[in-house]
Amino acid sequence: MESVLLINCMTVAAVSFIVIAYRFWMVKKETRKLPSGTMGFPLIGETLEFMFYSYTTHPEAFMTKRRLKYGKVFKSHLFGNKTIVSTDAEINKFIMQGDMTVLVPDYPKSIKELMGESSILFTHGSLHKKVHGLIGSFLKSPGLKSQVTADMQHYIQMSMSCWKDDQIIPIQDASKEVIYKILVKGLVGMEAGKYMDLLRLHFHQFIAGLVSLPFKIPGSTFYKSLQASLIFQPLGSAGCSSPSLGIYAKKKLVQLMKSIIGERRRMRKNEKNMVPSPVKDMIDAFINDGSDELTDDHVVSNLINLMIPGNDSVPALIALVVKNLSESPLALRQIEEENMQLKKTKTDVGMKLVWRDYASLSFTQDVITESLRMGNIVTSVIRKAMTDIEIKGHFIPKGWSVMAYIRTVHYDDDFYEDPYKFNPWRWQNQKKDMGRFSPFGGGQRLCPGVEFARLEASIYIHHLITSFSWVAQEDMHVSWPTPRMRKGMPVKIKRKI
Ligand code: HEM
Repeated sequence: MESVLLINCMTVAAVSFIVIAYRFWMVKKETRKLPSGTMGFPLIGETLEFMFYSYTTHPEAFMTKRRLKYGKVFKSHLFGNKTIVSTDAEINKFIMQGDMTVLVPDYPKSIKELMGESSILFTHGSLHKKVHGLIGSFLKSPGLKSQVTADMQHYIQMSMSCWKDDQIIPIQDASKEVIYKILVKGLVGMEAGKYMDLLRLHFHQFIAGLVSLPFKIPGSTFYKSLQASLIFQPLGSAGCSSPSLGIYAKKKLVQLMKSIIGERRRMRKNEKNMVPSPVKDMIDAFINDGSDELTDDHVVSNLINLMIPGNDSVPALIALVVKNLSESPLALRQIEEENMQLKKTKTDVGMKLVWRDYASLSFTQDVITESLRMGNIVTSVIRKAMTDIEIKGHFIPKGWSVMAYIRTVHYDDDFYEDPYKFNPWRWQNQKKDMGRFSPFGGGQRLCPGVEFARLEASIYIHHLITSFSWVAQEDMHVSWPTPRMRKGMPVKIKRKI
């Protein structure tokens, strides 16, 4: 009896020792060179405070508070993940350019669940390289730029021809109408019509849910978005016993996309010994790849994924430009002169503007660049450390998230004099260093839509500025749930004679 008791005591003591030693070692390991910071409340960490600031006009205040206390790199707990936050230009550059097998994309679970594993955001290695390359070359192709320029001019004229003097126009929403049509045509070759409208209806909830917290509470934004996203799965696997009419309609849309893809594949097969027809849209670009690596499901999923950044980001940029110009009469006058000059030399003598004309508007481009710096349509990029790493003396344990917070760098007075002042002239003959200026990210995941987005914004701004003067109504820029002007950037317009 005594020996049993002794063995028990010894076992308990040994296990306790191992547990204590292990915990001590773990704590020691994790705190070895971990940046300072606080992890907030259990489970939710500092997420609520982060979100609170994201609803304000100064979301970077969350970072500023900690940066002052702990330095440019600190630890936190955000969206369910232990996170190292960097507001340091050099470290951000390293995170964006670093080894893609060590630092892989990491988004809140809610986003992963909604977008699906086959999204370009979650693919790595050779498949990512292929998809990124195909998207990038198509979006940069002169053929697409010419098509976008011609179509945008047409749609903008249609839209603006209805505007009446003294009418209040929410520029963000008005431009979204145009951008959406351009995008869907560019991606799937679909002209405006009921399917386009139907797809749009569901996107509203879908996008709102992308950045919401992963609470699957019926009625919550995330839950509704998840319901909407079920249509992106192959038919029959949605796992929804009584899909709503909307979900059913969206399934039809995916079906339609698949039938377009099928038709294109058949066409390409028939063209085997003929000169292939030119690439018309993103579907063509994907299926012309010639390999079997990209299945129809891959193509559909990536097309829909492309609609998400394509749909919201450019209207947000246009609205930011309008806001900034409204607050800077000098810049407004200069951009007006530049665009009027172009109009006079080309349109007024019956010549059509081509995409290179818009790219040649140097002050307009500087206004867009400065609006990107201040607006920060994407505030951060997030990666996950696949192994223990050290960056500039900061230890990042395996499994932790790493957030490169871009916005704070864009407002860093070490790099930008008077950073809260809209000053497009600062970009004249100025080289754009990737760590200090990265509204489109960088490295292998650099936004493939960078030129496309700038072109669309330039075209819209040209037509707005050369046809109308305006008085801006009060509005504010917010970053949550999507970056946008809260009221859609309303302006009271007057047609120029
Ligand atoms: C003002 C407009 C835009 C901004 C500020 C922007 C910003 C960004 C940023 C910062 C990233 C990098 C994310 C990361 O590193 O994890 C990114 C990626 C991406 N963007 Fe954009 N974007 C814009 C417009 C567009 C447009 C118009 C499209 C397509 C039509 C697009 C398609 C993509 C895609 C597919 C990726 C993922 C790239 C990858 O993971 O390899 N973006 N964007």
